[in-house]
Amino acid sequence: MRRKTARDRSTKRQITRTCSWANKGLRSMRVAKRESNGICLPLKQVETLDTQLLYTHIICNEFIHRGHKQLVDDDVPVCSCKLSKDDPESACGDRCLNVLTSNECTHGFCPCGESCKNQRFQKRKYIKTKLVKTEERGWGLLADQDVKMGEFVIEYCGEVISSEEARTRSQNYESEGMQDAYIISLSGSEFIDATRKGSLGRFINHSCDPNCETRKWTVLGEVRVGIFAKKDIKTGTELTYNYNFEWYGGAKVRCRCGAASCVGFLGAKSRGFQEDTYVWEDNDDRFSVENVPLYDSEDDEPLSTFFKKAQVGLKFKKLRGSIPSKSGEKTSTPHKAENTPKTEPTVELKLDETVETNNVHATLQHEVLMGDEDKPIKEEETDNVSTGVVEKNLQSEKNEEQDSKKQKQGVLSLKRMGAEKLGLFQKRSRFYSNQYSNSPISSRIKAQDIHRHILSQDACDQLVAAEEAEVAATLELNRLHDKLRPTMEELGKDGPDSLPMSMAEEWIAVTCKQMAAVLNFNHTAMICLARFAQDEQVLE
Ligand SMILES: C[S@@+](CC[C@H](N)C(=O)[O-])C[C@H]1O[C@@H](n2cnc3c(N)ncnc32)[C@H](O)[C@@H]1O
Repeated sequence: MRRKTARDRSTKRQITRTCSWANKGLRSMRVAKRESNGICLPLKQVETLDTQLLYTHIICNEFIHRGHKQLVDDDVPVCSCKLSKDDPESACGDRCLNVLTSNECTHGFCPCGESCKNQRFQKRKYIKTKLVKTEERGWGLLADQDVKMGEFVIEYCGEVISSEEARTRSQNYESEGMQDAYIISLSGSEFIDATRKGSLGRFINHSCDPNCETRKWTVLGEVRVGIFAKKDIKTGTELTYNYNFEWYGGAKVRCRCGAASCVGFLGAKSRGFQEDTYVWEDNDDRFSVENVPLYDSEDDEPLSTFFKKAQVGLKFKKLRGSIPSKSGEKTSTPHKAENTPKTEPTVELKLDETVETNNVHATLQHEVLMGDEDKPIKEEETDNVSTGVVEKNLQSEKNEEQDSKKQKQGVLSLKRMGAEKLGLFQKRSRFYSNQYSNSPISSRIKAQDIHRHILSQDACDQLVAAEEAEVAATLELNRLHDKLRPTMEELGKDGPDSLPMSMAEEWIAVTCKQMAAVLNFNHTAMICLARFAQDEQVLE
């Protein structure tokens, strides 16, 4: 790899990098076959590209129509993991309450400190990947290492835009003749557009029999989209996920995934597909469409399959060890989005040529527009592109600190009873921050905190049972949200309105159950505290 140019442009520096590859001199088109999900995908060897691809490489989402949410301390979800040397899973593994609810732990708040394994988006714990040119599907991304089922592959980054903007942009891209679509759904009302700015996740192609899937995680208060391995993946395999639901491709694109179960078109169940009015020209053999029937999403797959998360057994130890206390800290500094760009995005990755070799390599030309403050990239912030480290100017964090607003809701009676003074009021705990969950109680008490003040074993057992029931009901509700999310997103709703009756009923039943469990736990906790207060008075 060698640096090609480095030229200063007033405050901006532009660096062009070219990667050298073996077999670059090969002129003929060769087709290599490579195993992907058991399907043989043709990978093309080309000398020059007919299309030139230019986009700005970013390493975290950029918010176009609003700013990044500012998290105050009270809203930071804190798990109750307790670090144990003998149990690697103790440092925020599968049993971590944050992991179970698809929340990332927050640096500085996690009881496991630096050992916490649940900060993969924030630390950009991506797998190693390679960019290649495929024969019929444009660029694609290969795994450059063996990947285990469930492993985090990469984040899909781009510009976060509103639904209206997504619609407008999609139409504009189509009218500009863009053949590749990069808008995916983030929530019922927001989308991620990686067309002009994005991460390498934008190169992952669709397959009807994919080896990856998208999952939504809440990180520092914002929902983010990650690509996760659905199965074990061997190095050299093309990474794919099913675009259904997520994709906002306006045009009907014939699917070339080669899977036996191929449904024929990309994102056939997506909102964009259903709303589509655009058809590519017939002479464009990659996108030709004749009398495409609209896909009826109700005819097919069960709704839950796409977003299904690993089912996790609920096993919480009774009276978990207490969280190393940060009590006494009254700071409520808003949590900044990590690497929030100070200036406009600064890195451009320009791909203008590729040579596919037997080793499946691509030649990239990276144009890196550096910002004013060149800052070396930290290792953990590097996209693991096999073509070498793309030199980036990491967008420096905004230093601005906003005055915090205390957002304490609910459980006021507990506070009046002096629970907070007693250290019983659990701060910064939010176990169900799923985007569709709107629990009125943002701060929450925990059995373990009350337990040490209760003498009666019966009361303790009741309290723990109530807490377990509450956590179980919350998880059930979160799972249901995940199951219904594709339908809600298709309908552009964040709630059960317009859901088919059976789904709405299920929603209401599970929500009621969860609310009842929350109330029951709080009620039990209050009774315990009232008893405790009485005992104290008697003692006095
Ligand atoms: C998110 S981009 C993926 C990266 C893209 N191949 C590129 O070159 O930048 C989605 C676009 O890739 C192409 N694509 C992805 N999967 C495909 C598939 N299975 N069959 C045909 N085209 C596909 C379509 O043009 C689609 O609009």
